[in-house]
Amino acid sequence: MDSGMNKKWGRSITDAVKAAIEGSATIIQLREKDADTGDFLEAARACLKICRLHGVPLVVNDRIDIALACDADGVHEGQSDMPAHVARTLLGPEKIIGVSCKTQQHAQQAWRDGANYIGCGRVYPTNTKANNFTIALFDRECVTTETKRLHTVQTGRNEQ
Ligand SMILES: Cc1ncc(COP(=O)(O)OP(=O)(O)O)c(N)n1
Ligand SMILES: Cc1ncsc1CCOP(=O)(O)O
Repeated sequence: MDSGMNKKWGRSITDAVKAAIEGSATIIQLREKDADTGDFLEAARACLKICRLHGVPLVVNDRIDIALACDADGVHEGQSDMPAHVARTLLGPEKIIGVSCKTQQHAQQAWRDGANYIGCGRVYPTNTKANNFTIALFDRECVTTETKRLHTVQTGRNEQ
């Protein structure tokens, strides 16, 4: 979920979260790429309120400080973000930690570091992140079957 993207579509981030939950989402990630810290925190608090009402966990992309500030359920970190073992130390044993992985080595390291899930992709193009190469479905299977643990897969968006 991203406030800027949803604004373009004429809806608020909270409406988007409600719609996702009505559509059976079982976990929500708040991924604000351009928001100021104060706006990000405000969005996180608003989304968390809805998520808590429905018993759906909310993870914050990249920003451990935001996750700690609003007591979100966890974070999602990329390969060049906060290492998962440091995130685990900061967040404690109960929070959810997801890690973006494109190779078996990434995945094995993520599990060693205490990740709860890996995000393996992207499989289709997206324009929400530059310099992020696409991996084939076959590669994704290699990463995820090797590690036999919980993973997500990304479909990609291509918004104009
Ligand atoms: C579930 C999930 N998987 C992968 C990503 C991508 O994370 P990252 O590579 O760190 O890129 P940004 O999202 O930070 O642009 C993700 N966010 N969620
Ligand atoms: C950068 C990235 N890589 C895999 S998922 C993801 C986050 C957002 O993907 P999308 O733009 O498809 O919502």
